[in-house]
This record gives sequence, C-alpha cells and structure tokens, in this order.
Amino acid sequence: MVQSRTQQLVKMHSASYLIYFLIVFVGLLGYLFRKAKKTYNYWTEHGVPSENNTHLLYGNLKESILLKKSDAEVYGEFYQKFKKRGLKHGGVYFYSRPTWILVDLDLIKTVLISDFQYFAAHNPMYLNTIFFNNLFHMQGEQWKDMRRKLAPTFTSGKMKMMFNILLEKTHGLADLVADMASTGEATEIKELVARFTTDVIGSCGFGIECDSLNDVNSTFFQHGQNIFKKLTPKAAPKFYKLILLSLGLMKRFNINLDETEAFFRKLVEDTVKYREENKIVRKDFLHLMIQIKNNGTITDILNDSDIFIKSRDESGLSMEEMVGECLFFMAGFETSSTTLSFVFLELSRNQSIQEKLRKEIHTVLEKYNGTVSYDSLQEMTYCECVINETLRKYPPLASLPRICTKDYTVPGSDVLIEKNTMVVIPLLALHNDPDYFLEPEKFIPERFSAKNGKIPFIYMPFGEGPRQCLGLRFGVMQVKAAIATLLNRYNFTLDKKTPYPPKFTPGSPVLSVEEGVWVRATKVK
Ligand code: HEM
Repeated sequence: MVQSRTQQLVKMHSASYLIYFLIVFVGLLGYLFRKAKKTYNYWTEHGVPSENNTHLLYGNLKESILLKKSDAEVYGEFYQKFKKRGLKHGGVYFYSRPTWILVDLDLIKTVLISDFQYFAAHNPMYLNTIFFNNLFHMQGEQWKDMRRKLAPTFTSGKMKMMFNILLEKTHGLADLVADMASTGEATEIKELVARFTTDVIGSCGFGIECDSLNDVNSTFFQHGQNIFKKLTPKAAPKFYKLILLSLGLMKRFNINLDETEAFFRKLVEDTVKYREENKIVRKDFLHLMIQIKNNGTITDILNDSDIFIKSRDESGLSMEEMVGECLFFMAGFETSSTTLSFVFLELSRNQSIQEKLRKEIHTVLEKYNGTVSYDSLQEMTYCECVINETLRKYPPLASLPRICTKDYTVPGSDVLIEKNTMVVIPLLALHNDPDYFLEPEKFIPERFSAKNGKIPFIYMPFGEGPRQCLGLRFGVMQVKAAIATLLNRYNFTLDKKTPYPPKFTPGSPVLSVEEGVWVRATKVK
C-alpha cells in the first residue's frame, strides 16, 4: 500500500516535470522562432534585396555549414542570383549574421578604395590565440602602424636579398620529384609542394632548417599542417551548437592549438635570443623583424650587425607581435602551395601549354648558364601568364572579406549598412563570370598577355586597396621559382585519380582540391 502511494507520487512528479519541460521547450521554440523572424527580417528592413530561402538555424549558408560545398561556391551562387535579378548587391545570412554581398564593379571599387575608411577591416576571427594576432586580423590604428612597419620587408630589394635561401629549397623539391620520376608512381603534388613552401617559411621566416622536404614527420611541418587541419572542420556543427550559433550566443570557432602555439612561440623566442646574443646575421624576414624591434623601422644600414644596437627605448615590435607575424607567414605559404598545386593540375591536363612554358624556361635559362636566378625569373613572362590564369580560375582566398567599420550609406541610395556587418566580395564568382572572361572554364594563359592585361576590380587574387596582400611579391617569386626548376627537367601528366573539374574542400579557409592533385613525372630529354 505504502509502496503504491510512493509510486503514485513518483508518477505525479514525473508528469509535472514533463509538463514543465514541455512548457520550457515550447517557450524556447517560440522565442527562437520570434527571434529568428526578427533577425531574418534585417535586410528587408534595411531596404537591401535578399535571398528568400532562409533556414531557421543556418541562415542562407546551409550547404557550406553542412560541409557540402565550399563557402566560395555558395557565395558565388548568390552572386549569380543577384546579378540575374539585375541587382548591384544583396543580403544573405551566415547563421543569423547579416552578410552583404557585392555584385556591381563600381560598388566593389568604392568599398575597396574610395570608401575604404568604412571597410577598413578583414572579417575578424574571434579566437583568442596568437595565430590571429597578425596584420591580416588587425584593425584601426594597430593595423596601420603594423602595416607601415612591415611593408618595407616585402620590397623587391628585400625579395632579391632572400632569393638564394628560397632557391636552395627548390633543389630539395627537385630531388623529391626525381624520386617520383624514377618510380613512375602517381604522387599527390599538394603535399609535396606544401613541404617545399614550409621549408621556405621555416628558413626565410623563422630562420631555421626544418627539413620538411626530407622528413614529412618533422615537428615543424606537422605543427604547420596542424594549424590548417584544425581550421578545416571535418564535420558539421552539432545541433545544440547550431542553436547557440544562430542565437548569436557562441563564437564561430573553438579550436585548441595550445601545443602548436607553444612550439612556435618557443622557436621564435629562442632564435631571436640566439641571434641577438651571438650577433648572427642571416638575410631573412626574422632579421628584418629584429631590426624593426630594435630600431622601430627598416633602414638601409651599412653594417648588418648594427641591427642589434637598440636605437630607441620602446620596442618597435614586441616578441608577441613577432611570433604572430611569423605564424601568419605560414598562412601566406599555404596560399602559395595551393597555387602551385592548381598550376600542376592545369599544366598536367594541358600538355601544349606545359610544352610552351617549358620552351620559354629553356630559352631564358640558356642565357643564364642553365641556372634559375632572380633575374632569369623576371624574364619568364609566359610563366607569369600561367600563374595569373591559375589564380583566376582558382583564387586561393576565394571570397574577399571585409567588415563595415562605421555606419555607411550606399552611394546613390538611402540604404544603410550598419557597423559590424560582414561584407563579401565573391572572388571565385567574379573570376569565373563569362561576362568578364570568355569561356571561363578554359585554361587560357594568353588572357594575361601584355596586350590583354588584367581587368581591375574583377581580377584580384591578391585583393585590392590598402589591405592588398603584402606578400604578393614573395608568393609569386616562390611559385615561379618552383615551376621553373621543375618544368626545366620534368614533364607532368595527370593521374586519373584526380577528378576534373576539381571538387573544392568544404570548410577549408583556402581553396583546395578535396581528393588531392595526383600527377606523374617523367624526365625531359
Ligand atoms: C599566391 C600566394 C598568395 C595569395 C593568392 C595571397 C592572397 C591574399 C589575399 C587575397 C589577401 C587579402 C587582401 C585583401 O583583403 O584585399 C592577402 C592578405 C595578406 N597576405 Fe597574402 N597571398 C599570398 C601569399 C602571401 C605570402 C607568401 C605572404 C607572406 C609572406 C602573405 C602575406 C599577407 C599578409 C600579411 C596579408 C594581410 C594584409 C593586410 O591585411 O594588410 N601572402 N593575401
């Protein structure tokens, strides 16, 4: 009797808990629904034409959030839809976050150049790690000051100064391709060139020999790869995360890079200390950064070891800033290896273009005793066309990001773009728009011959305006050096494992081929 009374009480409590739970659940759903309705009315309220198909949790980027397509492809689809509707711009929602997509070229130019002061920042990452403490992610006065300090490290004179360090690494790359040619096996070229660009950054940026080309398990290479692996999600976010994200209660990323961060921090600190204590001069980025640290700026000095004499009390570059910048160079090198992998994808498919390029390389190198040098690369104009055409079809940073940094009225209208709105310039779509590039799916390097030139504000693989890529010269130099070294001696063909057209990896911060680029190499006579 007592027991059944207890049972009755338990049942009553369970029923009332269930009712409470249902009330809370329905209340939460109602709140979510009302909030979503208000949120997703944002663009209509601001008079900006928007995309109709808005999902309660994902906004308009469902396919990219669920890792079915890359962000760049999804933004590209919106670009095409808005353009077909005759619109100059349009609004979408990334989760619940209003995102403004630009279509019209004059508007793009205005945002990037004339009204830059309203769009002076890149899309900020929320991670509180040193990986995001760099020029790309800085804003306001901090960005201006850092850009002014770092810009002199990327002049053509400084590129020439570092060229020999870079050239040495191309020899290691050529050795690996020699092995590839001797076995005749298909090899994934992105991994190979990533080892090359990692050795270049190790040597030019961090001032160490990390030997990724010989040892794929080298700690430096593995930590470097770790950054990009962690930034490329392998699975779509869990349901509860989606709710928190769509309510704006959670930041986008939550990754743990503590170990990798500690590794690179120690590396930079130890190297700087060693160089300062032993007055070691090495012609690389770190050397230039030590000069900024001690002298506040880069000046031409007679004696290289004078950079160790402090000419001011306040440090021109803190150790934390040095580590942050070195680490961002890593990202710069990822864009270069991506470019190289697409170069080899297209050259392997287009044998006549590869042959024409090889002819140019042989002709130029004949004048330079068969050696690749800084000056010989300047004469390889067709090589430059091949790189430009690759960057057209496959811009590594395939959507240019901006953030509206103060309320902005779109010229000729009363549309207000509010501070903190995300802005996207859909580069992949612009570069593949048939209105601007005839038969855009075809790989035609001649589009960039001297008489054709580049179309401003449509073709912008390095971005445009005051935030344009600072490492442009370095990126092109290392891509060109690798192409000239390898094509001089080897012919490349595409293995059937490589799908074409390539499928881009969803979630990847840089455009890349999901299945990899598999090629075979044979020695040329
Ligand atoms: C082919 C190779 C590369 C490509 C396609 C590329 C592309 C880009 C793009 C599109 C941007 C954004 C520009 C904008 O928002 O207008 C950028 C920014 C930047 N890149 Fe590169 N990049 C490459 C190589 C490099 C290298 C090798 C380095 C460094 C060694 C580098 C350093 C930077 C820096 C520091 C910024 C930030 C500039 C700022 O915000 O002021 N890049 N890059």
